[in-house]
Amino acid sequence: MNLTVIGTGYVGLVSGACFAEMGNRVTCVDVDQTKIDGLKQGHLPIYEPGLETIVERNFKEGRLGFSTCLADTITESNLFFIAVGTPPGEDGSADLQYVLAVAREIGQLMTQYSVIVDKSTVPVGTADLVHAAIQEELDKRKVEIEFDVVSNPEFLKEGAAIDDFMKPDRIVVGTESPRAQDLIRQLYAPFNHNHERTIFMGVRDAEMTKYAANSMLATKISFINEISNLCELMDVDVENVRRGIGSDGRIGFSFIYPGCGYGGSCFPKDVQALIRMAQGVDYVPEVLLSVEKRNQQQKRWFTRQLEKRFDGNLSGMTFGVWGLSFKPGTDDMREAPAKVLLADLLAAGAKVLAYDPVAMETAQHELPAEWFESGDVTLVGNQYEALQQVDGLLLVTEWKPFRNPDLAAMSRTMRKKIIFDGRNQYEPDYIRNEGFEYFGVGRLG
Ligand SMILES: NC(=O)c1ccc[n+]([C@@H]2O[C@H](COP(=O)([O-])OP(=O)(O)OC[C@H]3O[C@@H](n4cnc5c(N)ncnc54)[C@H](O)[C@@H]3O)[C@@H](O)[C@H]2O)c1
Ligand SMILES: O=c1ccn([C@@H]2O[C@H](COP(=O)(O)OP(=O)(O)O[C@H]3O[C@H](CO)[C@@H](O)[C@H](O)[C@H]3O)[C@@H](O)[C@H]2O)c(=O)[nH]1
Repeated sequence: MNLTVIGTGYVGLVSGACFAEMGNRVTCVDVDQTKIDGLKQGHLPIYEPGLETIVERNFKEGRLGFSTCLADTITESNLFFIAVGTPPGEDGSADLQYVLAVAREIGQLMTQYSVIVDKSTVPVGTADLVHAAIQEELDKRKVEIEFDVVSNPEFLKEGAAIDDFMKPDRIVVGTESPRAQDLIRQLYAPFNHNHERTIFMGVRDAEMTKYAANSMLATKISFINEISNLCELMDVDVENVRRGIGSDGRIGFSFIYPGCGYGGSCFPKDVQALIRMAQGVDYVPEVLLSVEKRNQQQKRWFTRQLEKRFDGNLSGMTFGVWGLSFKPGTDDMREAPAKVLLADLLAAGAKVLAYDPVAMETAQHELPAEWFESGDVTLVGNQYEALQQVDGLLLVTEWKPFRNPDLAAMSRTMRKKIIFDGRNQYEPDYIRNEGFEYFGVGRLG
């Protein structure tokens, strides 16, 4: 099949590459000339394990192409995937300007029956807006062309995106059109080879499914974080509680790891967007409001622990920070807890030596330049360099090389042997036996 994916970010590039890997001819379109030029020369704009190989292979074999111009692909394709960003607007609702701009462009160029698939995460009712925008452009051109707008939300996780896309738990497709359904069924057939994974439903149902899924996962995290805070106050080890409840099949072990809050480009923005959707229909989403509030507070876990340990005075201190990306396996720092931590430390007069295995370049661009110019934040070349004469280690992101560190080497360089473990990676007794003070999330102090 011939298809066009518009938006070449985490979702667009992964989807495009994986569809090409299944034998389709795919053109990935993006307005960002630098991204497209780079991709044509084999440079990926993002870090995503396994993606480079698939992109390289399919590009070489002619199944995957890149362009900044939708007009180039329009005659060959009748299947368009919209995978542009839907960032939060000022009030937290999803900003649809990029989605609707793409819809209008498709309407201006379309020449034959087409299926336009919303892969971006969009509020309930967006398919109608996309439909209207396309129709408006067709009317301006005074042409009559049939088309369908389908909702096909994406559930991939960064850091595991290829696997998630190739072996999805489910493929949600929202459409009322049998013709569009047939086309999408054919496209996804190779992903259903092992067993049927596609769930067809109404367009609005599919749009809501995406927000409900992310909000459910965010709720699990905020719930366990709430329990961890109680554990800290009540002399209970949350890690035992986690194991105790996770073994109940109805609860499960996934997404109940306590920590210093959830980040990324999805959970924070999608919970907020669902809150705005609820408010739009005069409903007060009490659970979602609390999930969001708990997470904002949880991102301050380090700050609270540091203030307690150092009697509220961090001025003149230096801390080593391990991990800047919002989770391991990605260079993405959108809504990363590390950003909140660094801002708090600097506001309190402390300095930071920071290291991340892949997000150093992102950090250089995304953190305020004055933090580096003032010398308050220094990005260093490896994890142990971040521990030279520091008053504590702050583990923010659980990258694998941080999991079993060289404690002897750390002992030699740290001014104060204290570990604040924001992801509960270490066994408190083991760390303490090695002569360190240890603080974990919801762990016995
Ligand atoms: N990142 C994830 O893990 C993930 C997973 C599932 C769903 N989603 C959703 O998918 C959507 C995309 O997310 P992302 O993280 O891939 O975004 P991203 O910011 O990484 O990429 C979006 C891309 O769209 C391009 N773009 C913007 N306007 C354009 C236009 N008019 N024409 C062509 N290209 C245009 C941008 O230049 C950018 O490269 C969002 O709605 C997001 O919520 C993201
Ligand atoms: O038990 C857990 C699990 C995750 N997290 C945090 O939650 C955030 C999000 O993690 P994860 O869900 O693994 O990454 P994302 O790439 O943001 O993926 C989520 O958001 C995507 C975008 O919508 C969806 O497609 C995915 O299904 C959904 O998992 C990260 O900060 C994690 O550290 C926890 O604190 N505890």
